Amino acid sequence: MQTVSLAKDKIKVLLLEGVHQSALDTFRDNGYHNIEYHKKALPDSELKERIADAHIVGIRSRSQLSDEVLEAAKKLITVGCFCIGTNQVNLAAASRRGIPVFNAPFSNTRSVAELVIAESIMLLRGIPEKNALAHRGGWLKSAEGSFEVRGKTLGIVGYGHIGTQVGVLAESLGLKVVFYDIENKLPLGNARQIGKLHELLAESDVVTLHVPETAQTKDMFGAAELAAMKAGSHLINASRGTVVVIEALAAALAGKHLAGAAIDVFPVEPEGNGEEFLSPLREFDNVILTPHIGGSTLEAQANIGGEVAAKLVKYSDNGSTLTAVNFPEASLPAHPGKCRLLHIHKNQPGVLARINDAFSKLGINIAAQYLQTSDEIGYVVIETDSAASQPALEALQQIPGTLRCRVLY
Ligand SMILES: NC(=O)C1=CN([C@@H]2O[C@H](COP(=O)(O)OP(=O)(O)OC[C@H]3O[C@@H](n4cnc5c(N)ncnc54)[C@H](O)[C@@H]3O)[C@@H](O)[C@H]2O)C=CC1
Ligand SMILES: O=C(O)CCC(=O)C(=O)O
Repeated sequence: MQTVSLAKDKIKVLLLEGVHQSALDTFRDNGYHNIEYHKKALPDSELKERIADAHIVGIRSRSQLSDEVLEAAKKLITVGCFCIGTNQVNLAAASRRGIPVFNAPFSNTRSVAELVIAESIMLLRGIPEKNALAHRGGWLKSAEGSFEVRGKTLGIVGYGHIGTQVGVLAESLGLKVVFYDIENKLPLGNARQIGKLHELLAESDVVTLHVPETAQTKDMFGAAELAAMKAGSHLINASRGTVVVIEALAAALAGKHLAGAAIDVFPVEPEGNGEEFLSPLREFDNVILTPHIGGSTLEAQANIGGEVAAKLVKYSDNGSTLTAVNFPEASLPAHPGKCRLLHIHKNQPGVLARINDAFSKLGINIAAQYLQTSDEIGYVVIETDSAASQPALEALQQIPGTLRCRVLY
């Protein structure tokens, strides 16, 4: 259990998957210099080794922080996903260990939306196969199967931060926009929500997926959904590789029911550049294959690096958990001249009373106290005079249900 506040040079920050330089700058500007940096994701066994003495870890979408990996991370206090998706982290296992997980919910959304619009145009013009042919010395000057996007229908599945931006950009090009979402959503512009997925599929010339990876979206696009798409239409997936059954998509392309596709995410992706990309879609010239770069623009990565690193620093320095995805959110003020104790516990009755009782018995004055809870976790932040911090910390460790506690000076 991580208990006391460490000198910053003792706090090890492990950054994987080539997170942007802005993350390193943010850590260093805040006094964190003990940084281990890797350009790629690490294989499971190496990850367990490298994470064993890390206090803060930063990943993107490739690294899998499973229960087992988190178990190996004995000193870990917090995780940063330098991306939107947090499906690569076992969030319940992190919560159980009192580890808040942060992400960047907006910073790369525009980049994904722009790519999807560009791909819609490319697909409707049949550019992928013309381009592939030209690379092999062929020449296909033809208007056959080539269309303007103006007046066509774009079907958006998942109308959240990305889906809505795709819709707005698409309308500016003259596309009609329909969307399907499990929630009732405010349609932007002239977009229209459709209550049944198969109805959207039947009327869309291009279908683009922007749902998160959940149990409900796993294999959401299989043979039945692909068959329900309009003959000659196109599929774009820049959400998660688990959403589309890739063999079913290959079959729909081989049977020419779909005219093309643009796929950015795959059920299995290489760990880094240089590793071979294997997919049954490689054989199709009419498929745009991109290596999970929907959010990979310099603008997005620079913003994400600074944003997520700042959240990790803030949690490490002052305990703030605002925007954590698996944890009670506490937005905390600075604590000059006070010692701040962080107590993370199972959310069960009586913990706060026991804490207050213990402090009262020790004669420690509580200068300020904050409590936030989620279904499973309780997060209490207590400020005392710094002289009293060690006995206070020891008392907190004895409270039944304690998952983790730490003191910040
Ligand atoms: N290719 C890339 O590089 C990137 C991929 N992504 C992926 O895109 C996903 C979406 O991102 P945002 O738009 O920011 O997320 P968001 O959370 O703002 O929107 C997701 C939308 O999907 C809806 N939804 C959830 N389950 C659904 C279901 N079963 N059927 C229909 N709708 C459903 C939600 O209600 C919500 O409106 C992320 O979770 C991430 O996995 C995000 C950024 C970059
Ligand atoms: O940039 C990345 O590594 C992943 C982007 C992504 O898929 C996300 O933000 O969820």
